[in-house]
Amino acid sequence: MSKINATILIIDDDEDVLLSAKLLLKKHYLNVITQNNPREINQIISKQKIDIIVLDMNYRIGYNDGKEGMYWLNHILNIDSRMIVILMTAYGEVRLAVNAIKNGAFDFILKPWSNEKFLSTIRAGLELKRTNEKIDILKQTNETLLIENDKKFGPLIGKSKAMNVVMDVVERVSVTDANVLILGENGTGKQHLAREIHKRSKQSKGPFIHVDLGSLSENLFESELFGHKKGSFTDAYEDKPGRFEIAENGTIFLDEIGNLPINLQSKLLAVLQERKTTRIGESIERPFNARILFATNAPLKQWVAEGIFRQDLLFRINTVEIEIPPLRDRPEDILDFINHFLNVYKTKYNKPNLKISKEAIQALKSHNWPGNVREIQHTIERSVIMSDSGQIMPSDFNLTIIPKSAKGRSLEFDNFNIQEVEKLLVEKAIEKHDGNISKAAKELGLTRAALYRRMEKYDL
Ligand SMILES: Nc1ncnc2c1ncn2[C@@H]1O[C@H](COP(=O)(O)OP(=O)(O)OP(=O)(O)O)[C@@H](O)[C@H]1O
Repeated sequence: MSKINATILIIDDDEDVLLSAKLLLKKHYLNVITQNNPREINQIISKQKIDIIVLDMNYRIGYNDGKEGMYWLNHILNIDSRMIVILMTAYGEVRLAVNAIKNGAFDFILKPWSNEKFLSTIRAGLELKRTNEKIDILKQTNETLLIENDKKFGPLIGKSKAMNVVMDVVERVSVTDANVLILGENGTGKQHLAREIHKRSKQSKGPFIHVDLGSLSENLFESELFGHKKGSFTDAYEDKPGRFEIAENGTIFLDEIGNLPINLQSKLLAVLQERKTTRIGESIERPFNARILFATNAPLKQWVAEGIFRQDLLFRINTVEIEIPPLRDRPEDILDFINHFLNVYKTKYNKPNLKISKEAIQALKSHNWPGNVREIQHTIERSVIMSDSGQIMPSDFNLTIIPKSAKGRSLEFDNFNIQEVEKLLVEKAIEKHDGNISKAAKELGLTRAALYRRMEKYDL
């Protein structure tokens, strides 16, 4: 039988007790240390990792009030509050031993002991020790991941008037427990904003759990959100907590809430009202304590009118509504996004000296960003990767530029102001060539750089 890799320290002033305990434990565990003087505890603990301490309650001959044992128990727990301490005590001192457990001991063994009971107590103590170690590692991993994740999302950029209005609401609502529904087109930053609310909330130390209802298949919704019991359906190989449970003391962000099937909408409504969830296959109700945020780009109010989305659920989730404007409606933010993402990707791809040309900035400013912030982020990332000169040029982008003002306007004019006519010609040429700057420049008889200069001049 191979021995278990664990270190057990036995402390007793009776050498016979030490010897027989050591002989017994040595058969099962790799390291068994004995010590007859509890004053050596500090020395031993500081030199090696001890898994379990078996501690006698009385040391001076003639004393059996257990005070010394209690003293050394407290002493050990002061050094390491998670140490597994098992007390050894004579039959008459059981009350004392029970008291010691209240003070943090793991269990006690009666002297003279039964070998079986001694071994099973040690085994149970070691199991707890290993579980605690795993929990510590998981906690550490979790904290690291949370920090990494926060870094990934970085600061919230945007000082435009429209974003100031948004941030004003964020500031007011973050510190409350109100349900918040975040609206906006794809890529406007709904998840980013939800994380910002979480960061500023009372739950900021807890987890931020993102559930993308748009990417879950219909038969997984319920089990993902509320969890399941082992065996409750074919693929339920083990007990699994739902996302509401995992978000305990943090925030749960239900993204693409419009995708929730109608039968689960009533279930979610009940969960929000009762603040309790029930795992599939169980009847136990589990209360949860998490801030809930929602987001969608679906026209929920219209869906309510069409009977696709429950009105009572909409009323529950939109205590406060925040609409993030599309990027084309806040062009003042574009330059900040350019600088921000440029810094991020220059660092990521190790190109600290990379610059961006004026023409390239102008090209980015002229685009109307149907994919919003995500599109500008990817455009800049791509250009940083692709650029092999020291400067990003418009040709490093793959943009189709359609000036907002050109659409639908005819080339006729009754105004002969040369600048206005030139602006209209430039807009029309770009529109004609579907945003292809090279072709538009050729048609206008200009170089690409000259066309970009004009676009900048006319703020196109
Ligand atoms: N104000 C902002 N400041 C910094 N980065 C932002 C901002 N808004 C969005 N982003 C970034 O843009 C990308 C898209 O944002 P996010 O995923 O939050 O958008 P979304 O509206 O939730 O998208 P979808 O509707 O597709 O789920 C992310 O990488 C995000 O970090």
